[in-house]
Amino acid sequence: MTQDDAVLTPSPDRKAASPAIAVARLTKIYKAVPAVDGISFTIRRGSITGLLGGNGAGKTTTIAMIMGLVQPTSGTVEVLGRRMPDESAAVLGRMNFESPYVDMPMRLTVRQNLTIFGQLYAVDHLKERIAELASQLDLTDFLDRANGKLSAGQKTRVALAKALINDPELLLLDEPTASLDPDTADWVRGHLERYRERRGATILLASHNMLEVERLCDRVIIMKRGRIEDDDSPAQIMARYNRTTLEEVFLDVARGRDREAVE
Ligand SMILES: Nc1ncnc2c1ncn2[C@@H]1O[C@H](COP(=O)(O)OP(=O)(O)OP(=O)(O)O)[C@@H](O)[C@H]1O
Repeated sequence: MTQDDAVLTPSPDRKAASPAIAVARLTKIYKAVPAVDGISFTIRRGSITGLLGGNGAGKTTTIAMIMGLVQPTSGTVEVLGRRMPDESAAVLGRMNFESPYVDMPMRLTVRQNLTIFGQLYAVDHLKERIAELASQLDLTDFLDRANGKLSAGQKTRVALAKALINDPELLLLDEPTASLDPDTADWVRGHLERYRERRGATILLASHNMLEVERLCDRVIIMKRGRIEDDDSPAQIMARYNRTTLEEVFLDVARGRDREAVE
């Protein structure tokens, strides 16, 4: 190999050093309306980032493009050093996704659902993995109940178990604690923090719960009408808007009060 080849060919080490997610000038246009409008950001491995924004801001579309489920109109997405969606086969097994709004088959039991997803990810020792997750997420009592007969909160915990089945390096979460009571939601947040610490995992979460974002996230990306309105640590963003909570910042952004106006 010549010196030039060595520079041009990404080595496994260079892939390992790449960010968890790199998005450049990413755009998705639905019938002439931009859902995502030229956004760029990189997310470092091992971080927890919150994706905020009002209804229709473009969060879910962004996550879907990161997953390789939606083809961008233009721009690029790289996940763990691989271009999405073209190279998704190389990384899908190392990532996972949870949204309480995506239902699993209702007639199958929780155990059957987790078994199917575990098999899709070729999880080793799947029975033991399901038992471990059931114990961690308090699912043991209803493992053999049909998914359709669970409460909303129980379904959310099952969805989280599904998202963790392959011990993912990258976890994409769309409102992970929606419909959970405050106690269970708090417990799930603790579980996610411990998971990140233990696994060194990267988490990107879309959330409307500002306290959740303040607690979990070291960085916040605020979207509005498909664009990035702000991108920084929660503390820096609150300082910039002269606010003491992210809730107040969110309202400022949603109601069009910019930083200067609130200073
Ligand atoms: N498949 C689709 N076809 C047409 N328009 C779409 C489609 N998916 C999303 N959109 C539009 O794109 C915009 C962004 O939607 P998206 O679901 O990404 O927003 P969001 O920030 O996740 O909102 P929410 O907080 O309500 O979930 C919205 O105007 C939405 O109506």
